Amino acid sequence: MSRFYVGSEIGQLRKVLLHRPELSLRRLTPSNCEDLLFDDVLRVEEAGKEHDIFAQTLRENGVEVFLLHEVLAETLSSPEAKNWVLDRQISEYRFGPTLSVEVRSYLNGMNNVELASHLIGGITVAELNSECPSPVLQVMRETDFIVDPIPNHLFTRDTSCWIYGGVSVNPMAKPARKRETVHLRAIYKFHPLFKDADFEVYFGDEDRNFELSTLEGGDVLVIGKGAVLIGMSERTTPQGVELLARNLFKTGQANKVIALQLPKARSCMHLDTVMTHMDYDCFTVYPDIMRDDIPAWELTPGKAAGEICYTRIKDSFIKAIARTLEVPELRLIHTGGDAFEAEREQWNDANNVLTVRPGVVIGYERNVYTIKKMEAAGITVLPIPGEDLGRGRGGARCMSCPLERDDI
Ligand SMILES: NC(=O)NCCC[C@H](N)C(=O)O
Repeated sequence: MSRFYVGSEIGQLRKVLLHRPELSLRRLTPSNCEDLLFDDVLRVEEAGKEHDIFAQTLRENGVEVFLLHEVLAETLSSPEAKNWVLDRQISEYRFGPTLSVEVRSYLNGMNNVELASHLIGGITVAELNSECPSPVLQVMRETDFIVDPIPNHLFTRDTSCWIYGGVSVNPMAKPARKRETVHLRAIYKFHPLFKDADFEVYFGDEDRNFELSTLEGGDVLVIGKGAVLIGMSERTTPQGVELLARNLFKTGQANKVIALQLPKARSCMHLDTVMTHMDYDCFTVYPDIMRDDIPAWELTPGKAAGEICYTRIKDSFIKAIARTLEVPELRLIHTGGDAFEAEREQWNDANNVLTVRPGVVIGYERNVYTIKKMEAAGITVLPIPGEDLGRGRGGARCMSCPLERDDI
């Protein structure tokens, strides 16, 4: 049986889930890209080639790569899984009773590969090509989306995140990303790889409105030694952190959460856009945001079942991480160049590198100033192109969901 376990941020990476750019990205236009959380439209062929280089770099470094579109299509080959997904994605409350029947029957007519493509890539009025009398349809144009594309599936890091022996299937903060979670819930419930595997599901696997309890995997760093570092950012709320922590402690999978207060801004939408772990004692940070004095708390299990103890960190979160990792102090590699270069490179995900084993990271080659500093500190950087991939504001860490990684 397959093993799913993520013991750290930097131990040897063994299995990872990626998503190759596809139909949903072809449907990004200047008029819809902002709502879909992209800053620009991109050349999808080029982005695909860049992504292939990313996947190949991982394979060359001993990592087994799973692709979301394939895994979702395989999941949908179970009639039970297909119904489960369609019940949630094609509800009467989204489409109205008449159109929901029509859309569901259209999707039911597809094979599993096409179905996965359209669940992710969306459906236009022209594609549905229906005479259905639904009032919803009457007021739409041929190019309007009946089912919206969900291009941010590219960032597999955020929708679900593995933490030691379990996974959180995350209630996403932004409407444009909420439907992604249904796909991940289905995959972990029904796909043969996961169905009989032994792991915990900590949070998010419920049909409910999570209201203010949102959490995204880009904010979660499994720093090792039973600890988890979580950013309370534009996307992750204290409520989400508490609910996750309660189950991490209840299941005995983690014994400490360090929670950091981050600004609520797109440039640092997740913790991993301003800080990632590269070696035992070494992190890359964007110093403008990751200042020593940002408010931070330690959450630990209380004595009573379900109780959480909160301690405000008095010195600094940097020192708290060093204590947790049992190293004398952290080496911090700042985003490179002068203030202008650093801000430009942070925006282009210079800090968002993916560590494949201690001291070896994958990052966008364009971030030359930061790479130079990392290399001077003894980090090996495996460069990948990101001229098009980077336009959704995510780097190698954002575009990968580790399924298996060694402890440190
Ligand atoms: N962990 C990350 O920072 N993920 C990048 C997500 C980018 C995506 N366009 C978003 O806005 O959600």
